[in-house]
Amino acid sequence: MINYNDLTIKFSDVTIFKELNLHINQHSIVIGPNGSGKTTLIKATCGLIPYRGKILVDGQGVKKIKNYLNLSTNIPEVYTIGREVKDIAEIYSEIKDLELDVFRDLLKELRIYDEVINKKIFKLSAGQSVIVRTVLALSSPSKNLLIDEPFENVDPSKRLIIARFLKENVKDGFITTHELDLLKQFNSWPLYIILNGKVYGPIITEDFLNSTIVEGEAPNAILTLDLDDKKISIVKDNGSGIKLLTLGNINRLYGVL
Ligand SMILES: Nc1ncnc2c1ncn2[C@@H]1O[C@H](COP(=O)(O)OP(=O)(O)OP(=O)(O)O)[C@@H](O)[C@H]1O
Repeated sequence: MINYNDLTIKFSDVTIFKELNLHINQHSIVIGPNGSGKTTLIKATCGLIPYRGKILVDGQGVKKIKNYLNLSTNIPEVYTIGREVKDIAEIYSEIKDLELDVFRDLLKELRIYDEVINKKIFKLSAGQSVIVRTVLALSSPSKNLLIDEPFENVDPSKRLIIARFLKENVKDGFITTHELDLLKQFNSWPLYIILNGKVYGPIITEDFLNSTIVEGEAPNAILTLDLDDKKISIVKDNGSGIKLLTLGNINRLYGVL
């Protein structure tokens, strides 16, 4: 369980979140347009960037704790402590109880173990890098996982395997993704939308995927989103509006908003 209480995050004079209050009680999906703050929220939760307010993971303030065992992530900054992939896994087995056999088995199932294990982490391709970092996070016994864009640059053949690992291992925390097709794999999970510094939701991912978008404040809306000068409602598909599933890629959602 992750609680954000009055969370404010600013970069110079740009405010990303202002006094945000959000409680994520179980494994969830977080979506939002480019630059909306998804990665920033993960980095703050991992203590990588400064913030005002409180972030509690299972009731524990994490600001000053190093190597908090109940939280793991696939954010790149966390994995710069070793040179080769095998060194990083070994360091994490010492400091975060990472299970080396789980790490090896997951990479083998994804058929990339031999090609990555002796490589320097910064020499991996974009797809190899996100897979290795996601598998590093999933191999730790942490209950709370914060997984940023786990499918980006990953081959279609491997995406469903990663989605299965995530479904099996992410007990608490959240996954961010832009992949509408893969959202279907998380049909029963709560989904939040980050837009213009606000976090909307949760709604059930399946309901979101079977919805349409209409302009204005619809009385039967599952969610109503505030844009700069107008309101947009997400409503259960009743034949009117733009069907979310026809958009193909979730980025198009933000194009029609
Ligand atoms: N270190 C930083 N210094 C200044 N601005 C930053 C910094 N990190 C992020 N930002 C800005 O904060 C905003 C949120 O960025 P963030 O990476 O969290 O977005 P995101 O929702 O993860 O986007 P994407 O979907 O493109 O990955 C962006 O406008 C970004 O330019």
